[in-house]
Amino acid sequence: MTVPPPELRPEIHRLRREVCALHAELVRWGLVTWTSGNISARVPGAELMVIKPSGVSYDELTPESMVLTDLHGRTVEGDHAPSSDTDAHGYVYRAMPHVGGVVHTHSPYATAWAARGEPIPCAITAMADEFGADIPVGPFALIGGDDIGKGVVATLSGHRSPAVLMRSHGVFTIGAGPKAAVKAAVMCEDVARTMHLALQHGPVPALAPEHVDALYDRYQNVYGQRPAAGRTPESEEDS
Ligand SMILES: O=C(CO)[C@@H](O)[C@H](O)COP(=O)(O)O
Repeated sequence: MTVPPPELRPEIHRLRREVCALHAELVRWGLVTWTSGNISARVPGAELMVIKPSGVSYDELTPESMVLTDLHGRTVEGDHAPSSDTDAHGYVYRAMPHVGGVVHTHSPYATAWAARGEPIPCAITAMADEFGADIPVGPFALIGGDDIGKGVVATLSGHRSPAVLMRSHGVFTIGAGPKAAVKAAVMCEDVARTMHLALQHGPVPALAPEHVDALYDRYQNVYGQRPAAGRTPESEEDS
């Protein structure tokens, strides 16, 4: 078992609070039903992650109930069994060093696209901004081992989209940190709903590739508040 070094204690404590609090965002944005989604965060500088306990109601989650595991899903600290998707999250962290947060939901519109096995076409500016492409479909995989993680990594490697629709299952998103992965999950459901509504009335034209590129570049590099004097890149990275 990996014993976290004492110098990581403050960061683990902070991540327990952050991951716990972010689960309320899944509820707030209507992305989960009962206990059907989970969030994790990598512990920077260690082969560890903080993840939700399995099957515990969102309103009963506490920072202390978050589970610290290694990146193979083995519990390091915690009184609860970790999420059913722990192996999948760990596989993503092992394969994608730039990822610091992973989210899984069964948000209804996006999961309807996953049930059809159909990518969400990039046809609105909000999609180009956040995803820079169609939101892709990943393979079906049984819940438990790391097959879901393999599907997430295979689909998102080299892809701009931080979201994948795992076939017949639901959404997995990645981010530099857990807040960015939650944002991608919120935006994924939003564009899934909009595209669903648009398609009720006939075909929807895709955006031109050059427009997708321009929109993605602006949103990723210009939009919002940029680091400035007195604000460090670290304070910006998870927004
Ligand atoms: O997709 C599934 C099961 O269908 C899981 O992701 C659960 O919906 C959430 O599991 P826990 O994180 O509570 O174990």
